[in-house]
Amino acid sequence: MIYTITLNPAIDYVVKVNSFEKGGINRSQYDYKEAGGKGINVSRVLQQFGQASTALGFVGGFTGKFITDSLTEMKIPYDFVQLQQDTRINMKIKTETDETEVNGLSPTIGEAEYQALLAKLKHLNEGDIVVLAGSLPHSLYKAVYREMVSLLHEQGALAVLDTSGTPLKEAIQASPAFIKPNHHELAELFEEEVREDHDIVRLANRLHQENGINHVLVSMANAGAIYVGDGGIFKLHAPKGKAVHSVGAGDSAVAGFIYKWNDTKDARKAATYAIAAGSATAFSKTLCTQAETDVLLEQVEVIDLSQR
Ligand SMILES: Nc1ncnc2c1ncn2[C@@H]1O[C@H](COP(=O)(O)OP(=O)(O)OP(=O)(O)O)[C@@H](O)[C@H]1O
Ligand SMILES: O=P(O)(O)OC[C@@]1(O)O[C@H](CO)[C@@H](O)[C@@H]1O
Repeated sequence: MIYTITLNPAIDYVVKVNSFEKGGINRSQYDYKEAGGKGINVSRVLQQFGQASTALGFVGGFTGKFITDSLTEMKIPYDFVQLQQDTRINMKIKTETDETEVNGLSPTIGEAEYQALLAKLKHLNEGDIVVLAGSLPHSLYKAVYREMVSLLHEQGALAVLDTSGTPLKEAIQASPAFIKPNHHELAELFEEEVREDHDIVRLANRLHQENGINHVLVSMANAGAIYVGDGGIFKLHAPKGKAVHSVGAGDSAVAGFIYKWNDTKDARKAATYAIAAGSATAFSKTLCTQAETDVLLEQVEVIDLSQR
């Protein structure tokens, strides 16, 4: 069974304006609200691929109800811990040329609520895949992902991680099976500048060799991604197209990787599907469908870097 954990979900309030005037009154051309947060997005894309998953994490208040209602409508199972405070709202302001994000403050998670989530994880076991994704609510300590990855591994479940900053630095000590930092997050992790592909390969290889992470997929937006792991070392060029809405492209890549990996246990196929899914999301108004992903699959160019 696949589970996603979103400790800090959000309603994504997407607003399209003609041009954004700082300090002025901006009126939207169109806007819409979606159940968001990285783990929830992974569940949504997996659902598009016909792959069931259960969404876990914390939700609260009227915003939390919006999220559970949306998931019910999408037929995505969930088992959240309920909070007193409201789930945050993240605003994504789009113009023709750029995207500005204002992500809301997280609600407070108490110790009892955190323990209630851990109790749910204790039921997971051998063969389960668990995706831990997104930022941490401010009230949780920075090592919670590390603690969760260790717990999951003790139970024989496979942990997938997509986060950044100190939570990532902590959690890689527990050797998650798959991580998907983007190149900025990789640079921040090692406190190094990442300019060339060989910088990425070297740092991703350290994560693979020294931290025992089986699969490291470093995404680079329109430049695609570099994969280093059990399946070798290769660069994946992203399909070309017009970026319409790139929020969730990274989550779609995570979902694409897990979906194909689960089916084939072939890292190259999984990474290729990941890039097609990420690009399909970037090219559409919301998260990708399977048909949109499949159309792009042949356009992902894979170049072997292991001999260089
Ligand atoms: N402009 C784009 N054109 C083509 N593909 C894109 C574009 N932006 C993103 N992608 C695809 O999505 C994948 C993930 O994108 P990115 O590296 O931006 O992830 P991310 O930083 O985690 O994104 P986010 O936080 O917005 O979800 C890329 O590897 C690529 O395949
Ligand atoms: O603040 P975080 O947890 O880092 O990211 C949250 C978020 O930006 O990530 C998703 C896109 O990846 C959105 O649905 C959501 O609003």
